[in-house]
Amino acid sequence: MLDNLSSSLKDALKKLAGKTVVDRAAVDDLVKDLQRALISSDVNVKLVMELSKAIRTRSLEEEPPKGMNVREHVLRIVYQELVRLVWASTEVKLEPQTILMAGLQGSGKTTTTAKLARYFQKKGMKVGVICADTFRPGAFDQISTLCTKINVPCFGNPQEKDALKITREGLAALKEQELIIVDTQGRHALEAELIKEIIDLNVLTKATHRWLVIDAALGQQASEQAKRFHEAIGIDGVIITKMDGTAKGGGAMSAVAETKSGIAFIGSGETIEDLERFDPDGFISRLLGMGDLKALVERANEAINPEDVDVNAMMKGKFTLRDMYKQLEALNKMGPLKQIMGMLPLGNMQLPEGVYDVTSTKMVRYRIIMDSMTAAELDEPSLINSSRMQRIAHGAGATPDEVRELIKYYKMMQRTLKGLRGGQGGGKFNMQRLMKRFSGMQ
Ligand SMILES: Nc1nc2c(ncn2[C@@H]2O[C@H](COP(=O)(O)OP(=O)(O)OP(=O)(O)O)[C@@H](O)[C@H]2O)c(=O)[nH]1
Repeated sequence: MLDNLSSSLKDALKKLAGKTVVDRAAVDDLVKDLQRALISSDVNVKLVMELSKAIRTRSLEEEPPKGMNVREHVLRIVYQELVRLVWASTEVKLEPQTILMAGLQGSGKTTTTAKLARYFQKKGMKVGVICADTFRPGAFDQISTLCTKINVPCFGNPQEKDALKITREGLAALKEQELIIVDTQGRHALEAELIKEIIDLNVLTKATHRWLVIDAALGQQASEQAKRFHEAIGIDGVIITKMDGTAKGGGAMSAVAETKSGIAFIGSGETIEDLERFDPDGFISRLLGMGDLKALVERANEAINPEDVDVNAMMKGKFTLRDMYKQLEALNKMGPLKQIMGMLPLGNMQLPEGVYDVTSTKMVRYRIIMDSMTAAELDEPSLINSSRMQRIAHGAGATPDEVRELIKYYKMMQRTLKGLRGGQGGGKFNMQRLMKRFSGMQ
């Protein structure tokens, strides 16, 4: 699958290895390689352009998370953007529902219907299947044989040509079942009649989900199919079949983007058990031919733990030296302070230059000095008069000037926060959102 993608991406990433800053030329090269690989893997051109724009902008504008080199930074962005593309909220709930299956003939729709029945049955649900495929001779036999094997009731009538009639009767016959899956007719192409029928079936069944079954081997036509079905009934999930084969899968990715849905399941073989819930991490890692991507992303997230920052304390006015240290520590993990402050809605408010001046070496010094303070001093820094300052400096092996500097910094931060609280900057300050944005995981 997407073989080209994996090898050309690796080559492109090699160009970034050893670099200390993300340079435009290297990112452009990478994006070009990526575009070529995606397009030759049948991913829709428009989609490729959107994807590459996002990767280019983020790679150049976002600061690499602490401890992550340039190559990892860019790779993480490529990964996140690809995951974002295929992984929308295709939640699969174990509650009463009706699922309408859409897809062209040969996509694997009938087989997948049975696989889904099995999947939900194994989860403890009472499942029933309706065969509304009145077009393909043998469709009913095929699905009812599969259903018999797993002991799932299957309603259909090979003599009846009216799919709506069958479905209406089926819904009544299977009313004891909690979950009903309706297999619809496929045909070879998107005919107006097929579309009309599925619209009517959607209305009749009041389907909870409308899942589109797409063969992993399908190329550029996947986009078109997805678009038509989506316009007709609003596809809210895609199932890619035959992922066990050698297919590229790029077409299916385009289908997902077209329906703005996500991949719900993956078919990975011919037996009824061969259906897997889609795992975006595994999928993209396989797609790119690199195994450690999830770990990479997790590493970045670990560095940024919103819990570390007590937004409430910060905004409510209680801001002690301890709080300051915690904030600094958390912010420092996120990248240069200046950049973070630049993202705050400060409006025209000028921040003192010194706010940005806390390096990690200084933080270590601050920590040592703070360790020499009493609990009362940490909570109430205004207690620190000059004799206390002498004592603290002595205990920390620092000069009184260093202690003074720390207190000065604390006061400056406190004033800055008061300014923020006063709303001088306008707009809402949301640290969590800011952090999320910074970690690129919106
Ligand atoms: N290897 C493999 N084969 C699959 C998978 N899913 C379906 N198939 C095979 O694909 C072929 C077509 O599947 P069907 O379910 O009959 O096709 P369909 O889309 O329902 O066709 P219509 O009922 O005419 O719409 C069958 O031979 C299936 O066994 C899969 O995940 N892996």
